[in-house]
Amino acid sequence: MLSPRPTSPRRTPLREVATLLGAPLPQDDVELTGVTLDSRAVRPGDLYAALPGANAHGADFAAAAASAGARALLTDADGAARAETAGVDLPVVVVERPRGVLGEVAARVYGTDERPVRLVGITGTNGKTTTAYLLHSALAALGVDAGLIGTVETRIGDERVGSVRTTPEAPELHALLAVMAERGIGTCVMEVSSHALAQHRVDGAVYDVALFTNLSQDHLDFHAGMEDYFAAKASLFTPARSERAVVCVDDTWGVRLADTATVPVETLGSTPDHPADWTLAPDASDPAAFVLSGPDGVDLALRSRLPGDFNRTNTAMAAAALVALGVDPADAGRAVLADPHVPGRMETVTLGDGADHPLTVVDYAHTPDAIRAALDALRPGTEGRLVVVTGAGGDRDRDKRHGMGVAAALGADLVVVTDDNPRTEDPAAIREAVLAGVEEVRAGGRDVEVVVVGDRRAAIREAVAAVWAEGPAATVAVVGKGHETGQDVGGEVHPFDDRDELRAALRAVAEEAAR
Ligand SMILES: CC(=O)N[C@H]1[C@@H](OP(=O)(O)OP(=O)(O)OC[C@H]2O[C@@H](n3ccc(=O)[nH]c3=O)[C@H](O)[C@@H]2O)O[C@H](CO)[C@@H](O)[C@@H]1O[C@H](C)C(=O)N[C@@H](C)C(=O)N[C@H](CCC(=O)O)C(=O)O
Ligand SMILES: Nc1ncnc2c1ncn2[C@@H]1O[C@H](COP(=O)(O)OP(=O)(O)OP(=O)(O)O)[C@@H](O)[C@H]1O
Repeated sequence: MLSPRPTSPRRTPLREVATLLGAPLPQDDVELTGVTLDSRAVRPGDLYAALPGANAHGADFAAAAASAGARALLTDADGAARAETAGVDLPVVVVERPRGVLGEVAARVYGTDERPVRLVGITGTNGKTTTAYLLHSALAALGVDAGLIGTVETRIGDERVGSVRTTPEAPELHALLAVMAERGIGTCVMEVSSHALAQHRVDGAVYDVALFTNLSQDHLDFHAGMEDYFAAKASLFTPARSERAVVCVDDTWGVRLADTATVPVETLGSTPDHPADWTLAPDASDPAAFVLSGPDGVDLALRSRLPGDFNRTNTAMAAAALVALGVDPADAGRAVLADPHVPGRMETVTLGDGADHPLTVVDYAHTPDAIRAALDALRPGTEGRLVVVTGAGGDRDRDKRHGMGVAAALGADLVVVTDDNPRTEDPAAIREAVLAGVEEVRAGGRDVEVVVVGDRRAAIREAVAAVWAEGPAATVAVVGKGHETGQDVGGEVHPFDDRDELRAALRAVAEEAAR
C-alpha cells in the first residue's frame, strides 16, 4: 500500500535541491512535488533517489521510476552512469552518499524543515511500541490529536496505515509529517529503530523529546556488535537529532548514555542502584501501583494499566515525556492512566464466553530480555504451570537464539519450541539453536519440560492442551509474533495471527475435553 502524501504539495525546483547539497546544478530545472527511494512507489512529480543497496543499485530501476512519472534522479556517480547506460533521460543530481543527504532533501521538499510537527522519538531494544501507545493515548486524553508512527501502524487522526518497518525511510517519514501538518496534527510520537538511525532514515527530523528505554541483545545481524548497536541508538541523543531527552538508567547502557549524551537529559530509574531525576517506588500491596517522583517535588501516585514491572517503567517514561513536552505533571500523571490498547503486547485472548480456561496471552517478546520480562510478569498471577511457546526468526540475529531458549527455560515450566518466520533459513536448525539454550538450563538442574513442535499452529494447540486441566490457574504465553499477521516461510508470507490461532486452539481443546 502506498503511504499517504500531502494533497497540496509544495513545488521545489530541482536546482534548489542541488544548491542545498552543494552539488553541481543540473542543466534542466524541474519542479518536484515529492521524493521516493523505491521505483515501485514513485508518483508523478517525484525526485527518485537511486541508492546503492545490499542487493541492487536503485539506478537499475531508474527507467521504471521515469515511466512512473519521476522528474529527476538523486544518485551517486555509479548510479548516474547506470542510468545513462539504460537511456534514462532525466536531470540528475549527483552526490557522493545519496542516502546520507536524503533526509535533508525530503525535509526541504515536504517543508518539514520548518518543523511544523512537534516530535517525540522513542528508541531502545524493548518498550518502544508500548511506550509510544501509552504516550499517544495520554495525549488523546489531554485533548491533543497526535500522530503515531511505529512497528504496528501509522495513525493520522482516524486514518490507520499498516507498517512495513518500525521507522519509515526518510522520504516516507517526511511525507507523513507533512500530511499530519496539513491535517492540523501538531504532535507526532514515533519509534526510532537503530536501523533507522544507522541508515539516516530520521535525518532532517529534530525530536523535541527523545526517549531511551533500554538496551539488550538484538539485531546483531545488522550491527557489528553491542558497541555499534549502542552507538546507533546514542546518535539520537545529539543536538542534530534532538533537543532534550529522558533516559531510563535501569541498565548500564542507559547510565552510559546519560553520561555521554550531548543534549540535556533527565534520567529515570526504578532501582536504587542508579540515582535518577525521576524515580519509581513500587507499592508492595499492588504490583501495578507505584509512586513516580520527579524534579521540583513532583510526586505522582500511578497505576500501570498493563501487566508487568516493565510496564510500570514504560508508563513512567510516558509521564516524564509529557512533562518534558511542557504538560503540567499532575495532568501528565492523570493522562498516562488512560487505557491504551497495545496490539500484540501482553494481549489476553479469551473465548469471550466467560468459561474458565487457562489464561492465554500473546506477546511480542522476541529477545532474551523481553522473554525474561514477559515471563516474570506472568509468573505472579500463575498458580499452576506457565507454558511458553517460542521460536526465533530466520535471517536475523543468530546469536540471540540460544539466549531466548535460556530465558524461556528459566521463566516457564514447559517450553514449546516452534517456528517464528524462518524466512530463508532451515527451520529445524533455528529450533535446534533455541533448544540448546533450553537444554543448557535443564542440564543446570532446573526442572522444566520441553517439546519441539515446528508447526506453530500445532505448537499452540499442544501448549493449550498440556495445561487445559488446570483451568485458570495455568498460563500459556505465545511470544514472538505479537501483532503480526503472517508467517514468513522461504520468503513467502502465509496468513498467521497468534491471537486467532490461540482462540482456535482454545475452542478445539475445549471441544475435545467436552467429548
Ligand atoms: C537491512 C535493511 O534495513 N535494509 C534496507 C535497505 O535495503 P538495501 O540497501 O538492501 O536495498 P536493496 O534491496 O539493495 O535495494 C537498493 C535500492 O533499490 C530500490 N529498489 C529496489 C527494488 C525495486 O524494484 N525498486 C527499487 O527502487 C530500493 O528501494 C533501495 O533503495 O534499504 C531498503 C530500501 O530503503 C529497505 O527496504 C531495507 O529494509 C529492509 C526491508 C528491512 O527488512 N529492514 C529491517 C531489518 C529494518 O529496517 N528493521 C528496523 C528495526 C525493527 C526492529 O526494531 O525490530 C525497522 O526500522 O523496521
Ligand atoms: N521496558 C521494557 N523492558 C523490558 N521488556 C519490555 C519492556 N517493554 C516491553 N517489553 C517486552 O518486550 C516486548 C516488545 O515490546 P515493545 O513492542 O513495546 O518493544 P519494541 O521496542 O517496540 O520492540 P521492537 O523493536 O521489536 O518492535 C513486549 O512484548 C514485552 O514482552
